[in-house]
Amino acid sequence: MADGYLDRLNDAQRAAVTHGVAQGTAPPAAPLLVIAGAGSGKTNTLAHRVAHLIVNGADPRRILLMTFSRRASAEMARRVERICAQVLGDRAGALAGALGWTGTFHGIGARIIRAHAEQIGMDPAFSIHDREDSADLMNLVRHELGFSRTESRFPTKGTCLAIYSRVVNAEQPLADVLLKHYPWCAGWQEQLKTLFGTYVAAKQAQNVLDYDDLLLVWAQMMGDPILAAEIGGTWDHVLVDEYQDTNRLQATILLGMKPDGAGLTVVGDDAQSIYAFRAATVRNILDFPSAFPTPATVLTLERNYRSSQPILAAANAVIEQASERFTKNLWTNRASDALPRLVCVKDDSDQARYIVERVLEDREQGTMLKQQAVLFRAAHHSGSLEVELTRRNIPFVKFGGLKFLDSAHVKDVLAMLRFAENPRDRVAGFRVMQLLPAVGPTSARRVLDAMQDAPDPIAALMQVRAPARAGEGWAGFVDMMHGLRNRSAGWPSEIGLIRHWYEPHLERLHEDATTRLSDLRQLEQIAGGYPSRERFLTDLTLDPPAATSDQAGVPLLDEDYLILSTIHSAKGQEWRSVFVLNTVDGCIPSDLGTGETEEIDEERRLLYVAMTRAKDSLDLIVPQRFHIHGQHGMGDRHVYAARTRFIDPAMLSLFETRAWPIVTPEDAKRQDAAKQVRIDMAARLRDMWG
Ligand SMILES: Nc1ncnc2c1ncn2[C@@H]1O[C@H](COP(=O)(O)OP(=O)(O)OP(=O)(O)O)[C@@H](O)[C@H]1O
Repeated sequence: MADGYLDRLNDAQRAAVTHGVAQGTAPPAAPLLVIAGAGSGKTNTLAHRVAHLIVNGADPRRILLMTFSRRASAEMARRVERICAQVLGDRAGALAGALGWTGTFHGIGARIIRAHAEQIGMDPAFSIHDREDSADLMNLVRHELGFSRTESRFPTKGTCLAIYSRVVNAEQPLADVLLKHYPWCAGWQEQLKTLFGTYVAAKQAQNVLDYDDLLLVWAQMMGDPILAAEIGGTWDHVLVDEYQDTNRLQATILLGMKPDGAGLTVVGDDAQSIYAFRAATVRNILDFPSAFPTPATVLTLERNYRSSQPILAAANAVIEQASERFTKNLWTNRASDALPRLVCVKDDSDQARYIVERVLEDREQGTMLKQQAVLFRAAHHSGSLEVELTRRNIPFVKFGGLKFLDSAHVKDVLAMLRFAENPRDRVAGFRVMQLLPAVGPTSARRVLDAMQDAPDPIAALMQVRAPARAGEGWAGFVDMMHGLRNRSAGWPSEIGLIRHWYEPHLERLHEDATTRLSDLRQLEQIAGGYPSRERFLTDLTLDPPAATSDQAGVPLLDEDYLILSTIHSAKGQEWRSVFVLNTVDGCIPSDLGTGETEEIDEERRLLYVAMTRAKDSLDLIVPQRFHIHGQHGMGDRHVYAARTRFIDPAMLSLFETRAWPIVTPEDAKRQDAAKQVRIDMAARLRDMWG
């Protein structure tokens, strides 16, 4: 057998890949933790490990591979197949597509819950609510309980959902979560408890699960020894990527499935843990080695293949100040003279101009736009830059922040599909019915009530009295729902059916109907890639496509465009040049009221993640003043900012510090001359009449 693929790995990578594999067999081995520093080939190593297991006889159908995003799992599956094909040649054909258990925790959770629904008294046809739907349902319940009418302000729907989600994901009592993370809501503990109880009952009545349920139900199943053994026994090998960004519930699931750790591999980098706001805990990775009867093997990947030495040195200096971490000394042999730059600019507009100038310069020198990225802490930080790029005709794609699927018209069509899939889903029904003119919340509620308890909700919809003044539109709507429910048009043509019905409403509701219609055509195209309505809805709800671009539409894939991304969405990626916006206190770290060590450390890791995306060139930009977000219209409030506290004066020698624009002697002379001008304006104006 050709083992050549192992030669491409370094010693530590090879040890991780071959752990527990011996003499052509790959039995479930002792648990393995791979601590992989930034750019140390984590993805590569994990893909090789899966391939190596398969090549040595592991059954690909009995391998579970969980990644942070669907994109990452698709990429991983492709790599595994490629390596297997190299090694096995013709014999690899039989393996194509056999690696069936790859996906995110939430996606795999949905599959497992559907498959075992009957054993846990659930209806397998449940629909899944995304965060916004969940907040809407929380709001409905909040109104029904009368909490929105309380004298002092009850927490908003978003805060309620965030509290609920943290209690579930962090496996912590409500009182503790309130005390630690939401002290200003602590007075509402009893009401919140009632609210959450009613919210859960509403989800059950409507047969919907929210994101958190996908983990919660799975974790609860793992509490039953028979189910845990049955489900855990589905796989010989369970591999988890980005383990630093999992939460308590995910660790409970994993340990429930494999209590002795046999066959378990987790890979992660504690220095890159950036999802604590979603209750991820770096403790999972720190505690993993001692979680089993036999301690896990720990291997560390310390060689960085991505960044030049000066960039790595600066990033290492930033992370060295974190309070708790596995010790790693990342090194590289990619020598370079170019230090990362700290660039001082006057304000947001100069920041944008500097970047455009540099991006164009780099392109002149052969770095395509696609190999350059601008990263920022919060999606709204890129506003000025987007304006400048549009003005200068530089195409870009933005990741993070508002998504294609968040736009109202796309949500309308998806709600229609969801309502057809599960007619008890009140949030979807509520949205869809109110698209009709003259149907308001009261009539929508009446219709939904009639459907709620009927054995066949669509039959009930067809019989219910039409809302007053809904006119002919109502009959058209009912017909369409009936057709969708019977699947008469077939998948994915039914999206066309909906579009046809929706078009007149779209034109009535939105001025820019034409642009929106093209989005819907795009949605139809995306839908064509999914085998069924149910799979389409599940996958899209769990992991929506991330890119949005300016109004010109997403550039074609073979075109060249600049990448704009939040740091969170830049995880796992790399570019030749990276620019980081607003490297100032107040942005990184973001304005944190409490400034607790844990939160500050997470912000430090964010900067570290941003810096370690760069291969050859890194610019951290420090505007001296920046606009305050959340002002009305074109508000001009700004604050004076200081360089981020994560780069202290002792580290400055690792950077090239420069100011921009560069002031030439002539400019300076002109500015000085301007300062000398003294006019007695009052006298001059008086003299006009003298
Ligand atoms: N053994 C190797 N020899 C040469 N190059 C390698 C090797 N392993 C990885 N690389 C290269 O190193 C770079 C980083 O790899 P990869 O993206 O897998 O890192 P990572 O550990 O997932 O990074 P991060 O955690 O920072 O996102 C890639 O360009 C990859 O091709």
